[in-house]
Amino acid sequence: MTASLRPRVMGIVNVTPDSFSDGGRFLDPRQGFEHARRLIAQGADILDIGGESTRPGAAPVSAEDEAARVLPLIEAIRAVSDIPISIDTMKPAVARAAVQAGATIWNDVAALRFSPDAPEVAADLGCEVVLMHMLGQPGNMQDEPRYDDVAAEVEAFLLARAAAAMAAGVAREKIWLDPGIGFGKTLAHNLALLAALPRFVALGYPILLGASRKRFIAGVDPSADQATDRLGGSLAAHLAGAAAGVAAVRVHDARETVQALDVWAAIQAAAGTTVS
Ligand SMILES: Nc1nc2ncc(COP(=O)(O)OP(=O)(O)O)nc2c(=O)[nH]1
Repeated sequence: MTASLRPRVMGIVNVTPDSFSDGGRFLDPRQGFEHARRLIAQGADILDIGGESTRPGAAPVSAEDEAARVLPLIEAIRAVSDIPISIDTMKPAVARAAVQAGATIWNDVAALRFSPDAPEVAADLGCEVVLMHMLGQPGNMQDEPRYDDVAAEVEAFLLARAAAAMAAGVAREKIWLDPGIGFGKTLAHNLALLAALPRFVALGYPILLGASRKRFIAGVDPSADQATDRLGGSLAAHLAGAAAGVAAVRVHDARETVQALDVWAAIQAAAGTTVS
């Protein structure tokens, strides 16, 4: 009822053996499909399908293997639902195959940097593109990350990547930006970026925020050493995103996030009303 007032919820389906919080649970296409249907039933507005873990130390996956993981699932979902699907990949070939199979968003944690032809492929596909900030590469991004001003540097990076995408022919209205929580950031960096979300929203691009189950939450609550013990912190970060005006949040726990955002939106809708 209040979906238009709140960020959209992007449900995560990691078809990988080694994702940090749910690795291996959905590697089997049937399990991935059941999880996708569960997320849709829980109110997810978008599904983000990923075939390669982006966490530090994750095993690299060939384009062929990554495509073999994600394409059957995208096709199966598209056969039963028209829900928007994003493909979480750094490889243009996988993005192209996924869009041909029915994905409508290319979610690239590398912001079209890791392949020389990525910006041109994104323009050719004509799909929406998420450009996310990552410091360096997944393998070394957490090796003592340093910034002079993390919010300013992430902003400059995102604007430069948006300019590169537009120079290659990607339409401005197709571009999303994402500060990349956990991708080459300390606890302090992540908290500073979350506090600076209004600054990113003010850039005039839809902002995607992915804080779900991430390690920074354990930095605030050391008892949450298991990724699945971080729902409260995930909801807190995504509510901060809603208050800042982000366009979507990327989550593992769709039902709880939808409920939290709907209550938040209902409170916003009640603001300024006189109730007798
Ligand atoms: N745009 C965007 N994409 C992302 N993809 C993966 C992860 C990492 O989370 P997860 O998919 O749960 O883990 P893994 O990469 O290990 O599969 N985080 C983001 C994010 O914050 N933003």
